[in-house]
Amino acid sequence: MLPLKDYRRYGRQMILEGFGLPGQVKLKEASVVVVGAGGLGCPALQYLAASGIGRIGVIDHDVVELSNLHRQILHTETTIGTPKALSAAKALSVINQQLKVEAVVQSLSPTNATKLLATYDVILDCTDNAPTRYLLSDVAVALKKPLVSGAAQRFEGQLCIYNYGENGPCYRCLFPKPPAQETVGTCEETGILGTVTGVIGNLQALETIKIIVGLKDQAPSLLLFDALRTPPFRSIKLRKKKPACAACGSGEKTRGMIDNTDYVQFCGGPPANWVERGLVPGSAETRISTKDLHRILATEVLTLIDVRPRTEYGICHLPNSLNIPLNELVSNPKAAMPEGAKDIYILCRLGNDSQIAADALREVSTAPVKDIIGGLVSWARDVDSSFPIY
Ligand SMILES: Nc1ncnc2c1ncn2[C@@H]1O[C@H](COP(=O)(O)OP(=O)(O)OP(=O)(O)O)[C@@H](O)[C@H]1O
Repeated sequence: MLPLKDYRRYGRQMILEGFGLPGQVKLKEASVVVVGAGGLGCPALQYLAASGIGRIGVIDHDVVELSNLHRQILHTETTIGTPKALSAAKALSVINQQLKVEAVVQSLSPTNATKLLATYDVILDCTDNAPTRYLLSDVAVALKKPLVSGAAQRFEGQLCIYNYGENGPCYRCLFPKPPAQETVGTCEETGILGTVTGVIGNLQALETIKIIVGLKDQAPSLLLFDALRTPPFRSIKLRKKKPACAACGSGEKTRGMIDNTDYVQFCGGPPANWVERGLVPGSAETRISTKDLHRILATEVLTLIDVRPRTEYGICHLPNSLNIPLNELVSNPKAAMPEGAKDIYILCRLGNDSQIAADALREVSTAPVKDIIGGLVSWARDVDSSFPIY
């Protein structure tokens, strides 16, 4: 049934009750696809490859960056600048030469998703944005495949298996409407402890293996992880799928829904870092670039407020800037107003929070308030490349 050396290689898991030779053969014959070769995708892929799964697809459009390496453990200093799908595929074939790896350097979209995912048995959502989560869920429903979904931010993570078994709910059953834009953020904005993505990505691999081998029960649940709590895990029982769900309640119509949905718009419009990407031009009266700020700082006295959290300000900040974290400023803008401020300039990391802060201060300030486009990341890119923003 298996080559002799596989008995030695996988023997420690094959002797497990309920696993056995049939379990290992099922893994060998199985195929899984991991969308996102980032913080969650890397540990998930690493364990899946080692477990003896026969075929693994890796889909990611992005390239490896230095700031990925603390958590995206398949990538290395030598693969910086390489597409993540290729970097991951190379690392996986070193882990297991028997594995068939298929790397796709593309962004998953409504036009390519069904085709790219159709030939795999299990789909893993290791991405970091709401539009892709809804898209993956809808495609999993249309293709009738289980979706092992992970999420992680700061010290916390979540794990849920959608569309599994007879009546398992899909992502839309739980979240018919996307969360408000301002309540979600990427790891780039909120921070992430590398080992937290390790925990969740590893659990995604574990649940995938259980599904393939036939060890997974059918009771739907949502696992919540908070590294700073004791105990760190909590599990919430979920209801079965909703008959009124727009995706899994609509049977064969889900395919049509994928073609006709603008997932980005459904999730509230442009991506969170839209200012950075220059998608929304600012008005010259209320917003200035970092280059202009640099020029003004050389000749004028102004009030520069940095609204990042204290920890981030403590890592690096511009000289003479005041730190008033966004939540403090927004909860009481009057109290936050520096005395005698004439011209107020607001700065944050990427240029999003500074706009919220500037709006709040304008309500109480007689002095002009401007926010700085692109924040300190733009400062490091366009003004001072030695500024240590990460
Ligand atoms: N639609 C998509 N198609 C393919 N890959 C996607 C899609 N959406 C997100 N991803 C990938 O999912 C991965 C998520 O990884 P992670 O959450 O660690 O964030 P990151 O983008 O690598 O890092 P950071 O937020 O720090 O810049 C990324 O590599 C990203 O390119």
